[in-house]
Amino acid sequence: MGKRFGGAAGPWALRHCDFAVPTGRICGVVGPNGAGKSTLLTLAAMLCAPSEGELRLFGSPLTPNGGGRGGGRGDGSGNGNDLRARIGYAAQDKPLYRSFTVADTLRMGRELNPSWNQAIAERVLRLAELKQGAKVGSLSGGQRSRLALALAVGKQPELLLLDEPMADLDPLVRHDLMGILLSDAADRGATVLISSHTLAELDAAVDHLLLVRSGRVRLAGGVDDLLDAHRLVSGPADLERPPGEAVEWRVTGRRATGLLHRPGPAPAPASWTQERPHLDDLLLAYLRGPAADAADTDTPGAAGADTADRPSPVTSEAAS
Ligand SMILES: Nc1ncnc2c1ncn2[C@@H]1O[C@H](COP(=O)(O)OP(=O)(O)OP(=O)(O)O)[C@@H](O)[C@H]1O
Repeated sequence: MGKRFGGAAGPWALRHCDFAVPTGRICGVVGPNGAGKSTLLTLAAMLCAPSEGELRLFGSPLTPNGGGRGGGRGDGSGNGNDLRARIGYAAQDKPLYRSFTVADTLRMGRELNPSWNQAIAERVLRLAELKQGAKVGSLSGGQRSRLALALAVGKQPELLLLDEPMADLDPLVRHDLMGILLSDAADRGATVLISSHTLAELDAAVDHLLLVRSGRVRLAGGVDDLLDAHRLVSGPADLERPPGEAVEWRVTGRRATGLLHRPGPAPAPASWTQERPHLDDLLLAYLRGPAADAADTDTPGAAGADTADRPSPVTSEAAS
């Protein structure tokens, strides 16, 4: 799948994206500013259509006008509105009606969504101690975020798309809110895609990962599979590098350290150490390592001259 803005001559925001997120996963969407995370979530929310390739939601390919093919539900079918009814989306800029009160906004959620759960929406809001009569335009940024989240979660969607939902919340509220979101998703078997720049926040929450960089999906898969497929390696800089694909390799003085994808058996001599990385080790190495080919090039591998050390995209198939 790919997405370009500005017509056929416009730049690609996302390209050669090939991934699947299994039902019921909590999927972290990570990447630097401008990488394409919001574009990916907007596509999944059916607010725009791919410029090339195909996006499937609940197994249903979306038609160019943004709807699904066929009829029915849960079996690769459904029209666009049926599919939208199953998706909750909290956009990064939290669009809400400024002249509505908090109560008006919740009423809108209730009246537009047959599956509305008032109790969970109020649980999200109670964290903010929001007055029901307060106008949206008078709320702080963090309070608006919680109201937008209450709308998205109150809908009780099968697929919840959250674009940096916690960015302007204080740490205590982030923690409590994440607990509510995750336990609700687990209870209902819902799938969640959540983008964040706060790696520590994701570490405790996600069991699936999409790492986007320069408009390409660089890592996709289950967290455990991805961690199992990598090793943090450290040893004397003058020894030959152990086998494996170097995601990142750094020499500081006499020591070399790095992250290897698909490492060989424990490296000899014993002066090398290797260990399973933590999630933040993995993410930081992919964010710092050699850049992926930019989305705005025609073929994977076409950008830049030095491709020898560039890691290929790592997917769950590659990692398992
Ligand atoms: N509506 C649009 N029109 C033109 N270009 C766009 C549009 N939306 C996004 N882009 C471009 O697509 C690329 C990806 O943007 P996107 O917002 O998806 O990144 P992001 O990873 O969400 O960034 P951030 O972490 O800063 O929110 C950027 O180069 C951006 O300028």
